[in-house]
Amino acid sequence: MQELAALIRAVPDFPTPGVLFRDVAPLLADAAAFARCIDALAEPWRASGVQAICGIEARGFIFGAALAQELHAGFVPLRKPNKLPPPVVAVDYQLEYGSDRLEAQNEALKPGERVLLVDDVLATGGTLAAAASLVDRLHAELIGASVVIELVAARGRTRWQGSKPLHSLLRY
Ligand SMILES: O=P(O)(O)OC[C@H]1O[C@H](OP(=O)(O)OP(=O)(O)O)[C@H](O)[C@@H]1O
Ligand SMILES: Nc1ncnc2[nH]cnc12
Repeated sequence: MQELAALIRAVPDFPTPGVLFRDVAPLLADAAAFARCIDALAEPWRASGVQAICGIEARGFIFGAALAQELHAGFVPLRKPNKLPPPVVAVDYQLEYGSDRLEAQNEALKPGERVLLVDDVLATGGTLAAAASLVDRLHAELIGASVVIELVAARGRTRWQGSKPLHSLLRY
């Protein structure tokens, strides 16, 4: 895991002053490291019977799609507003400043389908909580979530449903 951590670049004051941005681009560009990362993300879920991976726009698409291939599951994109053709379900959520919205297509998940959420970063947890409510709204079965990076100080884990596993590979 230390080799992966060495490939996450910390960028001060991006995208706004005071934010220490964790940039996964160097990790993605390294073929061996990216493969190790997907293998590590897959590990806890190999016997889970996961049927669909929901990846969150935009960086969650990269990890989520690769993980879906590794786990022989389908991939379902959860997108920012007005990107998906209707009909869609939408959930509004709070960011540190202002709010945002996530959408899924109505037919994207089947009722009872076993779903894993994937994103690159867990910060305040608002995004992952919104994604979990979309899965709920579509009557699919949420089995848990995996993120590459957990920013512990932002306390996103406190907003996560305690009964479902939430795995993170790297914690800062
Ligand atoms: O836990 P939270 O406080 O909700 O923050 C985590 C979210 O923030 C980032 O997304 P961003 O909105 O920057 O989108 P991007 O992937 O399109 O850059 C990151 O990729 C997570 O989705
Ligand atoms: N500090 C951070 N770095 C990268 N992505 C983020 N998403 C929310 N906070 C972030």
